[in-house]
Amino acid sequence: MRGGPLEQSAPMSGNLKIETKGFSAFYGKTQALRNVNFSVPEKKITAMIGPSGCGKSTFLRSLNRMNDFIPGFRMEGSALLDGEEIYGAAVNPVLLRQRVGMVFQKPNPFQMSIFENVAYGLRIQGVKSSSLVSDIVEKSLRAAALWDEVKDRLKGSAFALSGGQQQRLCIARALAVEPEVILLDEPASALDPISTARIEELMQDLKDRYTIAIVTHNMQQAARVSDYTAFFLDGTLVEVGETTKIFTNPDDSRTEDYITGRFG
Ligand SMILES: Nc1ncnc2c1ncn2[C@@H]1O[C@H](COP(=O)(O)OP(=O)(O)OP(=O)(O)O)[C@@H](O)[C@H]1O
Repeated sequence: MRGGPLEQSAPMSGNLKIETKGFSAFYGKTQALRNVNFSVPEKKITAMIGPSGCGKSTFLRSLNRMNDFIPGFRMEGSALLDGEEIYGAAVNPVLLRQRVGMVFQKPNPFQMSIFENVAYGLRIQGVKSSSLVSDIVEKSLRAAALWDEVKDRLKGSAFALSGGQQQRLCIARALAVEPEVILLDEPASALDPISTARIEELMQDLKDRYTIAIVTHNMQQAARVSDYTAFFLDGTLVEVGETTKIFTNPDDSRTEDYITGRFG
């Protein structure tokens, strides 16, 4: 490895929403992340790329403690949201996940109506006012660019939607609880090109209001949608910087080899 751990961090403009310092992650004896120092700038899109098994998803899932559900998972180091320890003893992971929402690779709507899928988080929060719930459901579906397609079938099953619509529904469900950060784990990899384009457009619409971090296998997608790109390899963060720089003039030869298709 070149340099000390702090050299992984690149200067990023604007406020930093999430920062990790010396962050390592383990599944039992397997170390999935090594000493990662990384910043996610506020209200920008940050993409994470790298070959299969390099730790991208582990890193993403560490940011809202989704890995807590995996037996044997443990972390070392520090991960901060607005300067506060994500893994602090006083942190309630349920509240954390409302602030840091997540959308998965495969659309995972619940077996309930379109309306109730989006209202789900509000019901859990105990929001009783039906007019408030309706307003937030509509607002969230509009923000997820799905309202016009579903407004006449809100009581219909979420499973009757297409894959791309289901994924936008999952984004609406994440938005309904007003997160500050949205983590997207290969959100378009199961979708056709038109649905993928809609998700990419949607990300551009959302970035004015939300901090977005996306894991993608698709380098063209990373280049199209993100402001910053991070390249992971073997559990380490090799390089992070402005997307245009990473794709045109990376500092590290391993980044160059990966983006030019020499491996991965
Ligand atoms: N639940 C788990 N239990 C044990 N090991 C795991 C688990 N999830 C991931 N790993 C291991 O951690 C390492 C990083 O995996 P991770 O899924 O984060 O990589 P990735 O870059 O997202 O890969 P991919 O692009 O294939 O999804 C790999 O060695 C993987 O085998």
